Amino acid sequence: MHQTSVCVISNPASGNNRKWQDRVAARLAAYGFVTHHVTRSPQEAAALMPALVRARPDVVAINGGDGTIAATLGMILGHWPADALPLIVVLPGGTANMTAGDIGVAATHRRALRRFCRWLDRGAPLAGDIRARHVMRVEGAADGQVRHGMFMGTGAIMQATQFAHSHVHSRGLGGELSMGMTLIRSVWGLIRRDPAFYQPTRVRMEMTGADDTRIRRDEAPMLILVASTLERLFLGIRPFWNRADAPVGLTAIRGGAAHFARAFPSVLRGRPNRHVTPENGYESFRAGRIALAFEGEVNLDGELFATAGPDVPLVVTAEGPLRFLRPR
Ligand SMILES: Nc1ncnc2c1ncn2[C@@H]1O[C@H](COP(=O)(O)OP(=O)(O)OP(=O)(O)O)[C@@H](O)[C@H]1O
Repeated sequence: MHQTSVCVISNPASGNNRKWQDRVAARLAAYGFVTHHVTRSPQEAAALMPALVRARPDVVAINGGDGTIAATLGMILGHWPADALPLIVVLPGGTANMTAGDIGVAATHRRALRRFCRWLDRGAPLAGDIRARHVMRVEGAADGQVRHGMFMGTGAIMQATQFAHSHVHSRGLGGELSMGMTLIRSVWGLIRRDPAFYQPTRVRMEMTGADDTRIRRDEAPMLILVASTLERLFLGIRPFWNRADAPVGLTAIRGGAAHFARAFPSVLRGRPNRHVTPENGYESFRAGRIALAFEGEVNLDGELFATAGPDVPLVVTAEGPLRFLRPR
């Protein structure tokens, strides 16, 4: 029987890993078919790729936060032949761990490691719950860097991020609980139009949707913009209700959107009620390419960066898909 080969890439600086790194390394060292690479920077991970491609492991497990997972997936897509991509396993080694909530082994690091080791004990079978997801490639940032991500947000997402950094993560809270607390506080601020949370940004949008359809929206004040290749964000939130056949979901809520308090809960569930209409300021799209022209900041899987201004759109395209294994 073919012995599955598994490569684990750990970012020791990601939230949960800072506590567990030694224990993880000791556990993984017990398996002869597992190679464990601890990368201290994206550059170290990138330098590892050529040798990894040559070794052709069946599975690459990424043990890190959302930023590490997306960056490493981008490297894998950039180095591996498209027809021989490895299966991916995601371990929630970070702080927020939104990606792991959708396609990872488990929501908590401890449970994920236990399940992962049980799967290794069984010889790492390649069958099971496998989910395909694309990875977003994001170009057009002020610093000229190309980035990869699975969740991107702007508008009120930036005010929510600031709140999370100063009031939630600073208290040592992470995971779905921290995102839930941030969400509740932000929605309260948005309902009351508290300027600390309610700051629409003017955005122009152009997309290529399913069957190459072109979608355009003139510059308008946007309250919330979220784009993702994940299906579920956290706590069961799935704010994408367009079912067209294209890899990236984009939901846009305009500044001044009507009946916000009654509409928003149904937006979060991805089951729009009668208030959630384009006329009222709520739209959900699916696209293969999205260009967003605006001046401001973006949160991509927890990393913040500035756009290059209203004349240079931020361009999101999709790479992949990759297949994610969730051992039971
Ligand atoms: N393969 C890698 N190895 C080491 N560092 C990496 C790798 N990929 C990305 N990074 C760096 O890791 C940082 C992001 O950390 P990460 O998102 O994993 O942790 P976190 O902030 O604790 O978690 P979360 O995003 O879940 O809240 C960024 O500075 C990024 O440049």
